[in-house]
Amino acid sequence: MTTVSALRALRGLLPALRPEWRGMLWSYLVGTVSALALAALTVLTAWAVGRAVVEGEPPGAVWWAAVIGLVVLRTVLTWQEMDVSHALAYRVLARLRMALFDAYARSVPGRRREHSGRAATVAMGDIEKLEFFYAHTVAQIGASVTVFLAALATATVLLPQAGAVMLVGSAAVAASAFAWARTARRLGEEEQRERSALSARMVDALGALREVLAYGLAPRIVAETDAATAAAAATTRRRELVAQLVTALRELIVTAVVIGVIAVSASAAGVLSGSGAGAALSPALLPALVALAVAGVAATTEAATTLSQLHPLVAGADRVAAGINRPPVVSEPAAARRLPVGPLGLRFRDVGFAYDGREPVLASWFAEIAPGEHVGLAGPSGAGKSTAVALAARLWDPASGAVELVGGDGDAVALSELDDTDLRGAVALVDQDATLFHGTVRENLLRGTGTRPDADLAAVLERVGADGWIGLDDGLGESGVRLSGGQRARLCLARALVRSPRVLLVDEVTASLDPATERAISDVIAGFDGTVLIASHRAETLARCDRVIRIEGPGERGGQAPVTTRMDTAGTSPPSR
Ligand SMILES: Nc1ncnc2c1ncn2[C@@H]1O[C@H](COP(=O)(O)OP(=O)(O)OP(=O)(O)O)[C@@H](O)[C@H]1O
Repeated sequence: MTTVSALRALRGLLPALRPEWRGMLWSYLVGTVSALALAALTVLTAWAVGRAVVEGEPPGAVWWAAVIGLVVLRTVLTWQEMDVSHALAYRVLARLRMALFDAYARSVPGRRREHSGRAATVAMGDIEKLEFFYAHTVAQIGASVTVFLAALATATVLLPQAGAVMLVGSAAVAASAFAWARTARRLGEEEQRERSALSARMVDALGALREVLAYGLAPRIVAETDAATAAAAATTRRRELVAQLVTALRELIVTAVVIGVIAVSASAAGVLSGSGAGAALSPALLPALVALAVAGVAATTEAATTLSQLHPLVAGADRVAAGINRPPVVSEPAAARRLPVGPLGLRFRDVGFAYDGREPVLASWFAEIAPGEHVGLAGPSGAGKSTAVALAARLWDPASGAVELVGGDGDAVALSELDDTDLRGAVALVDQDATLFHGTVRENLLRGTGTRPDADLAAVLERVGADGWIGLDDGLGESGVRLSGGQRARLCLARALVRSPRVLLVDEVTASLDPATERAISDVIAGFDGTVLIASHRAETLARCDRVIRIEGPGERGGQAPVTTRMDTAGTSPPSR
């Protein structure tokens, strides 16, 4: 992979970081001025030495003032540089994390619960490496390039031939850095493979120690391990040797540049030709010119080495860019409509839906839940109950038809026409998995609701029967792992109720609960003063509803595209809540 393609991959993330352009520019400016100050100090010192030796003149007050000024500037900027780049790193990290989270939240994998903890860990690791790149490395490369150009321009003004020597030297240094990078990568990978194989062999042998001893394999394993160690050490030596050769080559090039600058200066002054004509450069300036050339070549070395080491970042940048650019499955309306006031009903109007590339789950499906009605959703496994609930929570949009919220006066608004905040304020979902967040009970209850007095939160805990075993300040551990399924379900229900929704969607939350907990949870749902749609297999849960809508299972559809007509919604149970 070339450096160009590496840069292209890294450039792909810039749109997500556009709001940070001022910080990046500032970080570049601070780094560049600091690097230029250092180069200027070196050149000024060399100039003063040249002048003192050749012309016998010590540096004057202006020189001292300039040097002291540069030292102070450099000190301040070094301290600033740390501050600026750390603050930028923090913001870059946050931006990339948020962009990735946002993309996942709006795209298919998040809604399918497809992203595993492992994928999330890889993505977060990638983002941390990229954070360093954007916050530190970009500015460093920019500063090196600027120092090189400034040194080249100054050297060319002083003596064009010296500028040419510096240009050739820099090109040679950059070429050697790129050539070495490929070899280094290959040897590094080889070394890594050999060391991993060695570790795996040791772990295997230790894991099977009884067999190793019983079969008398110990001497063989020691011999094999010795051979593998020697092979890994030989690769390490080869890599170190190449590194030393490259360093030696770089020093040789720098020496050649120094000699070249002296030679062209002497030639310009006519020393080499013996003509003594055209003293183009005062000998007092020679040390300054040499210092300039060395500073320029050093800056090239730094930039080329960093650029040639970008490859490990590229795969990460590609992964993060692919994550950030996932297409959303729901989009915000251009002009959002307002929600009807008062109690809300729910209508699935001729809804068609299929998970991508699969058989339709719902086709022209109609169901209506009146404001304040409690309706159960029944049907065999795979019929589409969870899908219907997910559509009502707008985790997906239907492919055809619409899911609507209907006001008491019949005024209907499709979920896709609503502002997301309005929708989330009106409709709450208690999901099958009953997932809680890391943090305290209070933090979980307040997710997405702003602030509420503790007394209100405590009242909701009491309502779901959780007040006896948990308090608002208690921590839940990661995803509420310290709780039983029933306890998690109660807290998830409490979290939904705290939002005071007008429509409560419940997906199979009682599925794996004991009868007593199921009853307790069903009691709370039955007492909810609003519209309820609850998907469940449990007869007792469904019996508490005003009405039950049944969705046919795939086996009941006779291989046809599943169509549920208005008639299907008529199957009811007597209200018993
Ligand atoms: N994220 C998804 N991606 C692809 N197919 C899915 C997805 N979720 C569900 N399905 C498929 O859609 C169909 C309906 O699934 P759904 O979960 O809605 O049924 P259900 O009635 O709730 O089933 P259960 O009672 O077992 O929870 C099934 O065939 C299922 O395999």
